[in-house]
Amino acid sequence: MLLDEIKRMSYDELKKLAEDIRRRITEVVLKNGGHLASNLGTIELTLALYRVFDPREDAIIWDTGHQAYTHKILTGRDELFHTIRTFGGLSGFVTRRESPLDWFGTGHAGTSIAAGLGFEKAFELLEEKRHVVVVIGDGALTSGMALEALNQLKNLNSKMKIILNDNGMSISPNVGGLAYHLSKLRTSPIYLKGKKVLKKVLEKTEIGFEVEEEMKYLRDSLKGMIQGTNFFESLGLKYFGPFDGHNIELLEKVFKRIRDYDYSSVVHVVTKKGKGFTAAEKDPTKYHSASPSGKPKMLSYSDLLGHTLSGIAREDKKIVAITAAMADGTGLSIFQREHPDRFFDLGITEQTCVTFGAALGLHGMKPVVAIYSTFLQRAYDQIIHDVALQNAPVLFAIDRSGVVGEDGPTHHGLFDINYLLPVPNMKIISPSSPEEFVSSLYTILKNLDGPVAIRYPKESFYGEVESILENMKKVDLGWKILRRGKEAAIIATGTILNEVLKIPLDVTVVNALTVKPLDTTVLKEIAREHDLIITVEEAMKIGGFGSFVAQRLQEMGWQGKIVNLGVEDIFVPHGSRKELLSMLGLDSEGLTKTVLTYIKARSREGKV
Ligand SMILES: Cc1ncc(C[n+]2csc(CCOP(=O)(O)OP(=O)(O)O)c2C)c(N)n1
Ligand SMILES: CC(=O)[C@@H](O)[C@H](O)COP(=O)(O)O
Ligand SMILES: [Mg+2]
Repeated sequence: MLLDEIKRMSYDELKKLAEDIRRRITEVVLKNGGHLASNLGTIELTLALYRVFDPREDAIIWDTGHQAYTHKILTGRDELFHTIRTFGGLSGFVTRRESPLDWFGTGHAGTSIAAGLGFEKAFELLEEKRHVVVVIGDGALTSGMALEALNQLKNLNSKMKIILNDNGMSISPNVGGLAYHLSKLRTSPIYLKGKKVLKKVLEKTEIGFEVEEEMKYLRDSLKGMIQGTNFFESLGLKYFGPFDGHNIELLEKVFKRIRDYDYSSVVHVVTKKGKGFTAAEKDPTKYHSASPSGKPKMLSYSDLLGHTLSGIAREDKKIVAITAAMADGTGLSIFQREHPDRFFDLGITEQTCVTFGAALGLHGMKPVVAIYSTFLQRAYDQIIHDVALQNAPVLFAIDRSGVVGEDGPTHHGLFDINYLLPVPNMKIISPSSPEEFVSSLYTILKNLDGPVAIRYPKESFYGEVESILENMKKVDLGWKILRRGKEAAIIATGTILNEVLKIPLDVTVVNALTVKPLDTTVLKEIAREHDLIITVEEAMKIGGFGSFVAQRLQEMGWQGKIVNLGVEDIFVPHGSRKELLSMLGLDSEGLTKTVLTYIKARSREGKV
């Protein structure tokens, strides 16, 4: 395993290996897509870390897990690396399903320190001698979870080693007071002087920090003169750095030095996002989550959100837009450019974003909180307690609903219908086309008088923003019968409707633009005309739209058969959206087969 080999390598060999890995990651990611810039920044850091710590013995936790490609390559997945993010291939994130050396599965930001604390306590109670090391980015550190756990380290007598991988970037430039604090540490002339001192130290000695006097000089000067109060030290942790995160030799010495300290230490490592690939260094946001090269640039629902809100906000000065560190992904950067004073990036703080939105809404503004479906899971209590209970007018723009594709199970937006349905006051809108999406936004924002969620997928399409927006109009937020047939009625919600419309059978098709409230007028009409009703949704089946419809039909005393199609009780793996919809039987072919089976069974019973 490369893990053993790197321990025997000279620094020249290690440097060459780093370059080989860099080339390999770049080639594969440009083909498969993936988190290019973040991974190019962590190569040297990973090599140095694994010279000192060993994931076969020590719990090493990669926060968010999007920057751990070198970890994968070193831990036995070298040969499969070319399959990363493809259906059946390696995951783009850290996952226990893939390797026992992936200590803690990640995908969502900010979990690493809490998980590290848990492992540490387990080791202590089981009397196992292992180190716990966490690698966390400056962006992930802004999340509430990370900060909550950081606040517990001293309390739990932790010895955890936290490697703070600071590149000044979240997906966009990092924001907030902590980002400012880190930038002060990074850019201080004393830090630069400190770097020179370190270089001298390294020239003098094999073990580097053995020379306490210089070390003390460095530490004191950093602590007293630059930082004022050091944030980490004020929480009772020891802070070291900042260090050049691309200098393997230096990092190895630092890691050796802190390895056996019996207190928790933060090693501040400065890296360059996109390191070594000029395009990614210049535009790390674009290359944070790169699409495969050669893929034509199409329009997305996120782009439409940005353009639609921007347009409406020109007239309606009450509209404000909020993102949790996803300005680009959600399309809000388009809004930000035109209305910077009404745009808020609060870092990776989904909970804060929702509560911030609630208060804005309660005082007469029209907040649009744009968060990916999977990340909004973080803010469930805030949705209930701060928004819905107070009937606060907040529009949740829930991006990446349904199957997202290559990011896989940590990122699929398959739970939103299910977690929002039981919340009183909440309306849920699930458009089936770009045109319906923009018109729904327009209609909702005209009269936002309580919580509304609009969910839409990670789908691209050909089209012109201008022509879609030209046709934006007030719409009826209800259901529409699109087609009439005899054998069954299919009620579909969201863009999965487009698969349903391809079913070549004699069926009624209903477009359920609203998930909640149900359109009982149309439902009653369908129930009168049909004995077999099938619901289709790109969401978890248990507790979803279909169950909601079934419950209402039962309450109405309807005697027919209802079938709910959606995602069964599994975590959906990664792969292209097309492959996954086919695997789930939710593409037109799968749906046709299933619908036909039920029609035949019903006619055997002599019912249709
Ligand atoms: C809870 C949550 N919110 C948002 C995201 C989306 N996201 C993934 S990586 C990232 C930026 C992380 O920045 P940092 O930790 O500094 O890592 P870098 O990519 O800069 O190395 C964000 C916002 C996420 N994964 N989890
Ligand atoms: C690691 C992470 O959570 C994000 O980078 C996410 O992968 C972005 O997804 P999109 O590429 O769909 O914006
Ligand atoms: Mg960062």
